[in-house]
Formats: sequence, C-alpha cells, structure tokens
Amino acid sequence: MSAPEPFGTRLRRAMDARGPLCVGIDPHPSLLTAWGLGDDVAGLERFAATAVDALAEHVAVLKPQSAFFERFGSRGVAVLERTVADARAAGALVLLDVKRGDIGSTMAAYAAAHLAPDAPLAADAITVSPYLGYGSLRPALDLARAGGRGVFVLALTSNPEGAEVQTAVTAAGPTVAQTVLDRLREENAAELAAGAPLGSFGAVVGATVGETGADLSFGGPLLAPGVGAQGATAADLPRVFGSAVGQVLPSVSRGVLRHGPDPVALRAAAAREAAEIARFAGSGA
Ligand SMILES: O=C(O)c1cc(=O)[nH]c(=O)n1[C@@H]1O[C@H](COP(=O)(O)O)[C@@H](O)[C@H]1O
Repeated sequence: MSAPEPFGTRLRRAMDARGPLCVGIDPHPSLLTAWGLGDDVAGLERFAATAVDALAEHVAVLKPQSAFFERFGSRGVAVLERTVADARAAGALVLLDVKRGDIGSTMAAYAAAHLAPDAPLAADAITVSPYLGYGSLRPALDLARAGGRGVFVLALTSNPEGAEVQTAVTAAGPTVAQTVLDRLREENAAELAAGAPLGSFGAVVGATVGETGADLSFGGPLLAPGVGAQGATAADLPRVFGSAVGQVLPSVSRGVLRHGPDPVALRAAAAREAAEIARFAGSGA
C-alpha cells in the first residue's frame, strides 16, 4: 500500500484552490439563540449542519470546537462525529479543535481517538497543547505522520493570558514559544526534504499577538485565530507573520457565524473574510 498523502500537501492544495480561510464551527449558546434555535441537542445539530452545508464546499478548512459539542454529553459528541464526517465528505479539510495535551501514554489514547484512520472522531488534523513538554506529543505526531494527518501545536495563543507562559525564556535561551516552533521545524524537515510544499505539523499563533519577534520559518502551517470577534483583522496578518504570511491559515468563528442562519449570508461573510485575507496576505481564491 502506498503512503498516504501528507496533510501539509493536502492543506497547501486546499489553501491554493479555495483561499487560506478556516471557519470555526463554535456553537455558542448565544449563537444558537440568535439563529432561533434551542440551546439543546436539536439546536446544536441544526446549527452544525447549516454551517457545514453552507461552507464545506467553499472554504479550505472547517474547525469544529469540540467543547461546544461535548457540553451536551454523548448526544453532542454524536453530533460532532456527524459534523466531522459530513464536512469531510463535502470537501473541506477538518481541523478538530480539541487542544489535547497529557503524559505520553495518555496522549497515545487521545491520538487514537482523533488521528487513527478508523476512529469515529478522526479528523484531518487536531489542535494540541505542548505544556506537558513537546516530547509528550510524540504519539500524536507519529500517528498523524503515519496516516497523512496533521497536528497544530499551540505556540503564541490569541488570548492575552498566553504570553505569561509562552514568551517566558527557557533555561536554554529561546522563549517557550520559539522552542515549540524549533521542534516543529525538525518535525517538518523530512517531508519538506521530500519535496512537500508545506509541512504537516503546524503552530497556532494568534492574529492578535502583534509583532512576535519569533522565527516562524519552520515550514508548517500557521493557524491564526483571533480575526473577527477577538479584534484582529486581516490587515494585522503581514505585521504578525511577516515573510511567513503565505503559510498562514487565518481562522474566524463568530465573525462568520454571527451572519447565520441564512446559508447565503454565511457564505457571503466567509467570502468577505477570504477577500480581505487575499488583499492583505497576498493569496486566496
Ligand atoms: O486553537 C485554536 O483554535 C485557538 C487558539 C487560540 O490561540 N485562540 C483561539 O481563539 N482559538 C480558538 O479559535 C476560535 C476563535 O473563535 P472566534 O473568536 O469566535 O473567531 C475558538 O474556537 C478558540 O477556541
């Protein structure tokens, strides 16, 4: 059997074809209400299905946020399973935002839950947290590589509290965030050496963080949340990401979702975001 195509290669193709926009599916209680839906499993199901139907054929990546589904228990998780499957079937790459992080032996179970090919909740990629040490992520990194899936590691998050940990200087010299980015460079090296246009191992760097002073040239994608509701705009991207702007996958949740439930309005909102990103980040469909 031939090796699966790496996630980074699939992501680059999707970003080039559709523009580098990720739309988050975050069914906040207030959004369910604003869409005229109940804050219940039926409302959740309708919300997620509407977002997938409106957007999955148009944007490169959809990013369901697991917590908003998990709060409804097993029935909410069942909706998440269908959401991931339907979005993938409709042609979007699915980045499942679960921000997992644990000791290596438990990380292996999280990896099996989201990156094993036959797992009910498998996605194209997941978000993970490196604060138990980058090495603790090894099971997820290895399973992702074996299956052509991706991992996005938190580096400089969009929230103001993140800097306290992430810009702290390690005993070795670089900041915590730079250490993560340097490890990701090593992670992507083999794929890039084999000719991949983009590595499968990404970092999360918020569009809100301003000039980072970090070396972002690690060869993988940069998920950039914070555009929209958190105050960043597409115009911030060149300042934050500099010459790495071509690797950036800006992510917008509420800034698009607040235009629902009309699918035409949702699509138009995503198209406006994509156009702004193309204007400032120099690419897009
Ligand atoms: O990993 C993430 O997606 C993430 C990382 C980060 O640094 N900041 C951040 O906001 N996110 C997620 O991105 C989404 C942002 O949502 P909006 O602020 O509504 O666009 C939420 O689902 C957050 O959990």
